[in-house]
Amino acid sequence: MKHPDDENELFNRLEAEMNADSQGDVVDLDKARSARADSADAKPDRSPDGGGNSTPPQSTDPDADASGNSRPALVDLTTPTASGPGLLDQIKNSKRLAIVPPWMKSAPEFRDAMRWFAGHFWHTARYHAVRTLTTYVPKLVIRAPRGLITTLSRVARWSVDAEGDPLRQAEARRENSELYLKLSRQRDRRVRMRMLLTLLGSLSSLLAGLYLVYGAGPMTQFIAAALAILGFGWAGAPADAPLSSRAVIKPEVQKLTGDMVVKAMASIGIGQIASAVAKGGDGIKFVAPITRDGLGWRADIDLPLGVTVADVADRRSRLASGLRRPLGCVWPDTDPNEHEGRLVLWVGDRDLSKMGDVKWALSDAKRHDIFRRVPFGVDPRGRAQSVPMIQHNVLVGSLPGQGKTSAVRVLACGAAMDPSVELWLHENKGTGDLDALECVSHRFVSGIHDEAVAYAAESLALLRKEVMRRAAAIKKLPRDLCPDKRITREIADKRSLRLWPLLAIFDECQNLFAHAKYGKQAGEDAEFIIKLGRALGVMLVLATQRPDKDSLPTGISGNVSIRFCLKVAGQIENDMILGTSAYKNGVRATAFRPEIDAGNGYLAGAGTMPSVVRTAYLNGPATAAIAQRALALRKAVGTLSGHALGEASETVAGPTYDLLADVMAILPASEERVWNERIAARLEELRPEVYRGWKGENVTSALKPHGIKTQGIAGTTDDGTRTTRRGIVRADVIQAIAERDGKAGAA
Ligand SMILES: Nc1ncnc2c1ncn2[C@@H]1O[C@H](COP(=O)(O)OP(=O)(O)OP(=O)(O)O)[C@@H](O)[C@H]1O
Repeated sequence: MKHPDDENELFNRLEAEMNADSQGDVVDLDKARSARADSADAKPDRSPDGGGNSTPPQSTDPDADASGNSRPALVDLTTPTASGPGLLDQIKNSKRLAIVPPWMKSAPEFRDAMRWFAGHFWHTARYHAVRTLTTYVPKLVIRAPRGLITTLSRVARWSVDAEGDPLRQAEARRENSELYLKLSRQRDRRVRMRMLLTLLGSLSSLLAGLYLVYGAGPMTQFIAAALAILGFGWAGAPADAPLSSRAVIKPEVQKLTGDMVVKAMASIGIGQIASAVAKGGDGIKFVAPITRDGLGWRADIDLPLGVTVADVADRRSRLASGLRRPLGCVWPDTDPNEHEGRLVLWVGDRDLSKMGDVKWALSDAKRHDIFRRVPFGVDPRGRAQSVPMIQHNVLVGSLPGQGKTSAVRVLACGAAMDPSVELWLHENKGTGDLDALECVSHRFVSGIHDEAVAYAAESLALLRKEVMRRAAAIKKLPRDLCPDKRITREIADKRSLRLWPLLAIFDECQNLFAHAKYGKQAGEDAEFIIKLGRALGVMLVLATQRPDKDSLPTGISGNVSIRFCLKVAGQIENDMILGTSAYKNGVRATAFRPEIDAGNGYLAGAGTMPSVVRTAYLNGPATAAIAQRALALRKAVGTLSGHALGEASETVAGPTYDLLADVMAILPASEERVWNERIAARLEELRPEVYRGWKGENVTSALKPHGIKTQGIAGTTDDGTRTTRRGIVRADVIQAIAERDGKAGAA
């Protein structure tokens, strides 16, 4: 295995220089350079000694000399030149390792480590405390007689210098009489002294024993007896049966070695590596020793020429198999400061999905400043990951049940902890996942029904207006107060300007953007807000379980700045969330496993490179506790507003219409049963500003909430063909109107 080191490189350089000095027929560098320049220009070499009359320079490119004969063009010089960084430059450019480990410099990571230590020792203390009386003391009592015998026999052996016996015997066998006599004399001296000490010791023990039996008080007797029993019990412990068992058992994690990595890399199906290993080489080059990094091992590797990190990421499961580790432990990554072929392979001690619930860094915080990054989760190496919110929009996507709402909840709680942030929450799934935060929301809706979707669409229309108001307001601000024409903490805190941060969340936004009636306009509004709202303190967080072009307009997916993609099914969904070419570049959320990897996703835009993050998890009670803290904060500074104060929401002025009344208007009494496609066409004619683009299925879904079911209806097409299509019965519309009006009257 070849590991680079500076000495080797220096040695190679010196050796090359010495070789150059010893060669009489070196290439003239100036000529060589001009030859190379000529060759690079692809012009014929006009110099009579273009190639030199000595050692022909080695080249792979053919070129023509003056005589027109083909000869290799000069590309590589046989001697080292002054080009390339010198040794000093290399030393200057070398990476300095952190003096203080990063976890000690980061307050949350340091706190985490200390908390772990305290927890570990507290657990150990309790474990042994419970066993002291139930296990350890009985064991010592049982072992005490054996300990007494062992102690007496040890004293006896010591008194007669039994340990020197084998040596004396050996010398006697070798007939080394001189040494034997020396050892015997030494033994005699020792035995005399030890016998005397043993006698004195025995006498003192006897006196102490008599005193304890006849003269000492009961407490002293008890303590002495306890100490004797425990002491002899300790001495009587068999070597293979320790008194106590371990309070914690460390999982044995195999150390990652270079050989393991080479073998694994050779097995993933990359031709260059496999063939190099087959020929006895390594195929890959380690650029630094494999080291411990967080709770795992890190190997920095140069891949063969032409192989990229994406090629390896593509084969992550094979690599995990090659390393004999669970998939969730193996994380091939790029090094943002290096070339495309530099692989940082991190192999964790345990599967990321087995990390359990990650505690949110702000769980116990009193408040947060939205102008600082919101803690979001941890990466596989256990490093804290956060998301900048101000000047950003966030898109979250995944298959159902992979942790979108949980991720959104973390961001919503981060914003709620800053009392200056106005929260507009829309959860169009109707499961109440964000209900805990309703008490601090300026606008709030939870539901999948048309009214809830209409409310969310209305929010976007209002936000659009708000963005325009803010743009005008910020334009008027004095230059010294707002030099960059964007919201700052200082501006946000001037409440009279009404330019505080505004976070609008749209969970399950596919139900809004794909809505037959509100979807198109909502998509346009969202795109407008994403493009212009960033600098004006308006942030959108959109979460979808259906990332396709109908449910997520490309104007939105193309313009968001932060993307979080949990498990998705395929490349198209992956790139819709993480951006074009993400899949090609090895950023593949398809690799996450359904359910097992819930909460794990690729986070792009929050750092220099997309990285895997396991989000912090806030369950219902934890979210409620944070919401109550956020409520108290808002009450204290007087920023509670809108829905949270029970105020009726403002509405966007626009055309009002009544769908059922419109349907009745276009259905003559003579038509008892009508196809939905015909209703759609007539509605469009009646009110194009509302019904433009409607198809039969739009009519189906719009009438469904009113209890009007579609059914197969026989009819005749415009060209006279008899057929059956989906349609409604006029009487059902009359009944729906009657029921609605009856309810309204009752109320
Ligand atoms: N960060 C996490 N850590 C641990 N478990 C998580 C995490 N995020 C999600 N989960 C688990 O996944 C489950 C589903 O999460 P969540 O409701 O957020 O998914 P979703 O993608 O929003 O689902 P849907 O699309 O159906 O709304 C949670 O109940 C929880 O058990």
